[in-house]
Amino acid sequence: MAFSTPISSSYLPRVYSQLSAHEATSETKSRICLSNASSLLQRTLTYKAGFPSHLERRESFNFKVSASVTTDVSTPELPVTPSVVKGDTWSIHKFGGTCVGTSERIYNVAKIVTEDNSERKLVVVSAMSKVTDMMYDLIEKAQSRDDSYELALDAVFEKHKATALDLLDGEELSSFLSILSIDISNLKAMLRAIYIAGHVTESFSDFVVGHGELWSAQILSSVLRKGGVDCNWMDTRDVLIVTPAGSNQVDPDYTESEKRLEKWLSQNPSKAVVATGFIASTPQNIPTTLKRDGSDFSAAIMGALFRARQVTIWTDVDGVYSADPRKVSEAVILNNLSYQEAWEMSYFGANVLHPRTIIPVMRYDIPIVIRNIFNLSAPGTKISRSPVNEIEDKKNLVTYVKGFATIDNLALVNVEGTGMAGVPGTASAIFAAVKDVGANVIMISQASSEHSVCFAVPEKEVKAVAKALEARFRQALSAGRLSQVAVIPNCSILAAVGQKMASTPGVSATLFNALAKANINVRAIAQGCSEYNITVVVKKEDCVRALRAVHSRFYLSKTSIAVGIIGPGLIGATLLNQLREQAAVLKEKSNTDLRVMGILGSKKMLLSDTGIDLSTWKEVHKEKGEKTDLEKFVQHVHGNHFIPNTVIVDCTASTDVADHYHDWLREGIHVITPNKKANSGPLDKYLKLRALQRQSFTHYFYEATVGAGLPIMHTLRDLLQTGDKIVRIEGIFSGTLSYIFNNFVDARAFSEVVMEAKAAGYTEPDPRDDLAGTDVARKVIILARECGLNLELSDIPVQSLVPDPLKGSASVDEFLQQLPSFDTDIAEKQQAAEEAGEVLRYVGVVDVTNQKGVVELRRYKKKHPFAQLSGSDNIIAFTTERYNKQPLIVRGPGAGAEVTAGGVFSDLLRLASNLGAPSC
Ligand SMILES: NC(=O)C1=CN([C@@H]2O[C@H](COP(=O)(O)OP(=O)(O)OC[C@H]3O[C@@H](n4cnc5c(N)ncnc54)[C@H](OP(=O)(O)O)[C@@H]3O)[C@@H](O)[C@H]2O)C=CC1
Ligand SMILES: N[C@@H](CC=O)C(=O)O
Ligand code: NA
Repeated sequence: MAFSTPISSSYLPRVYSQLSAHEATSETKSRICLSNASSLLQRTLTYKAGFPSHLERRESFNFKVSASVTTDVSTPELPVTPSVVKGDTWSIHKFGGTCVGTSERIYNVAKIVTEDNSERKLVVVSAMSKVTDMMYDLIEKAQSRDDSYELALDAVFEKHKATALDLLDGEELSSFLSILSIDISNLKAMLRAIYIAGHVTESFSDFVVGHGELWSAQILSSVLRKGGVDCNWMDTRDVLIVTPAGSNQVDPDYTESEKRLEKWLSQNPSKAVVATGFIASTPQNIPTTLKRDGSDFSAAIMGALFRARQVTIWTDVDGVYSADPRKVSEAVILNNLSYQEAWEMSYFGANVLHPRTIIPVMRYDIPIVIRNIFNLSAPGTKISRSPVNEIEDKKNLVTYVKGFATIDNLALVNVEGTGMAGVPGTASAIFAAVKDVGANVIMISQASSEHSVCFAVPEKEVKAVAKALEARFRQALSAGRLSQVAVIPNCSILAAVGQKMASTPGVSATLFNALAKANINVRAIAQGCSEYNITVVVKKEDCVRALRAVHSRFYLSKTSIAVGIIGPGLIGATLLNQLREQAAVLKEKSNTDLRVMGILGSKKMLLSDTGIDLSTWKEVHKEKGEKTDLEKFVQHVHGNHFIPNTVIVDCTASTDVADHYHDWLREGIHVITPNKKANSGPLDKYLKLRALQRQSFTHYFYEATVGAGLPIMHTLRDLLQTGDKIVRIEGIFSGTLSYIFNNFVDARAFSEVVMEAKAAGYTEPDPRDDLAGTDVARKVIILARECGLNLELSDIPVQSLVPDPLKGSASVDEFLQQLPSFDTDIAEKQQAAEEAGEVLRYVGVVDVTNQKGVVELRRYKKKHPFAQLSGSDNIIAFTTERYNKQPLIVRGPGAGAEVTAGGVFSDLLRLASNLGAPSC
């Protein structure tokens, strides 16, 4: 296994120039595609034919020979087992600043160390929290000749004195206080010198800053001794030797460090050692530091030097999460990670370890465990060579992707032109120009057509990069060999990390599928041959949603949908009840999480960041609801939370609300509705809406618009999609009118039966829509358009049952009050039919063959199927090419709260299954 550290941009031109040197001499055309996953831990170049043998090992690169070339940067060899520690079993603990931030916490650390039963223990400590910053501040103040550095130094003294007074007594206390006083007076002298010079050297600064660790190590070791542990403290500057390795990095000199360690241990034998983290010395014995995350690195180096049993990094989180928990609330702690996985995750800002921390322990297969000092019951995350996969036996894709991470504030640069294809040296020239401006290349992608190379750099560096490329390729651009150097700003990277992705077909497909379903556009893709990481570039504003979508798809296998309900009237409220009753079952049985994030009525709305409690929503909406604001509502449901998919369920009968569907679908918001207005409104709007729906991955479902919960749309779509040809659809489409004519018998008053239908919840919010035939006409139009007929509502002749004098009634109440005066008109029609042995039925017809529709009151013989209905039954007969002798008939209750809400609910489940929920 080759050791790798992140490859900085300056390596790229060297890799590419070696390749182009080969290309210039090679007979085979060698460059097809290049790609590096954004972690910079690996770069892969794929060749069409031939392999440049001179690349097998050059300078610091270690190329693997296969169908591809992998470059890793080698680290120095580690020494063989040191004699002094041979046979001893050391365990290493590292405690960061927060772990030793107060007297109480230091005491707690001592307890943890004491309770570790290992034969020998080495404890690496950071400075008490905030002390390192205080020390840097002292230097800053002295350097800028700010006299307050003296007071600031007093504060440092007081902090450590107070801690020692809390924890120590007797000889241990006086000895520490005397050392502390000497250190402080030395520091005073040094800071005075810095003050006078108005300047500080790096070694002076490192010397001053390192005191925080010296004091915390001494205090902890005294506390351990006080508790009966045989313990010494180690100033790691006496042991750990490092050499600068450029760009704020150092390389440990293991051979020299080991020699010094042997000497130190022979002079200071003890069962436990408390060592200072972060600080070290140069080969010339000048104090230095291990730079960023130095204490973790110290612990890892010590782990390697001691061939430790285990290195435990104590921190304030339960372990490594499957994604940033601030962005994905369902992120879970990973019990196990391989070194490579931890490495990749850490690159993407996961709260793991700096990659260089892993290198020393990886060599000797020493596991690192990350644990939470504030939650000892959490087992933490174990990082080792071949982790036992906790979910392996589930045999699903979860096994192969461990976690997800993101990097923001990037820009993509796309260098494009037909003149690039087959021209050796182009990549080398591009990255040489990037290197010249010191920009860091985070990800690279080139399609094998070779017409463009695209790469990501930090946003702040992109201007300089574009300028450098334009200058470098000025001639090619003006000659047209390159068509453009384009910058795509505001991008983010999303990476999926997992060691087993390599050997598993379908991982990328699942990833991209989840992104497509969340309506996320992918701008660029990179995946190295090792496949530890698949990287995609997306727009910054889509990044968190993308992260949630892929996380829930892979890791949780849960389809989470944020639901916004508009119109909590009869149907809306019934749907909310059904959701409440079914939510737990759906979560458990089909891994589907339908979370209602907002409820909006015409006057008030209720919003929640985590999901509305559906057992109390009505009271809370009424009492605590805020003023309705549709835009804010939609933004809230779609934006500010942790669920990747959004659906708006429109349970109003409003045209204004329906007019928003197009915009919502365009924004990636799914729409479900029993409201007929959009599909029966102006034809051009309808066609635009359906065209958008067909083009996008966003869903628009409206089963309950015809026949309420009856599977009418579903049946029709199945017939059409399987290639059947619809000849005619006819039936009783109105639950209200069906109920009325089924019950308008035995000399009952027509108006009385209308009131019953309204009370039963069958009518439209305005029952005149039912009686006037408008509701049926809308259903006829919806079905006709579904069959491909381009009809407007006004194309349908409709026989209204609203008496002419009432057509201008001001309100529903006024209309209902006046209706009884017209009971005799309709009673006469009913009587005439009765006398002929017939019944009245209000029917709708879609005549596909002749491209027209009609809505009217007809008479049917009592034996006719339409005469056999009861309650609010709808009956719809599809005559098709396949069903031409006997029509396909769907019959059942076609109105009412429960069945309609049930139809809407089934659309929600259809959406969930389209978004990846398992079928039941
Ligand atoms: N009843 C049935 O059997 C069937 C009904 N449908 C359809 O279901 C839909 C709902 O019907 P139903 O529940 O009976 O009607 P309701 O009148 O009981 O409920 C309508 C709801 O919509 C709200 N609302 C109206 N306009 C707006 C607006 N502009 N913005 C926000 N909210 C608004 C109302 O709020 P507020 O109360 O504050 O005014 C009310 O909560 C209709 O489209 C109907 O055609 C479909 C099939 C069957
Ligand atoms: N008012 C409608 C309700 C369903 O669309 C009806 O009566 O059918
Ligand atoms: Na239906």
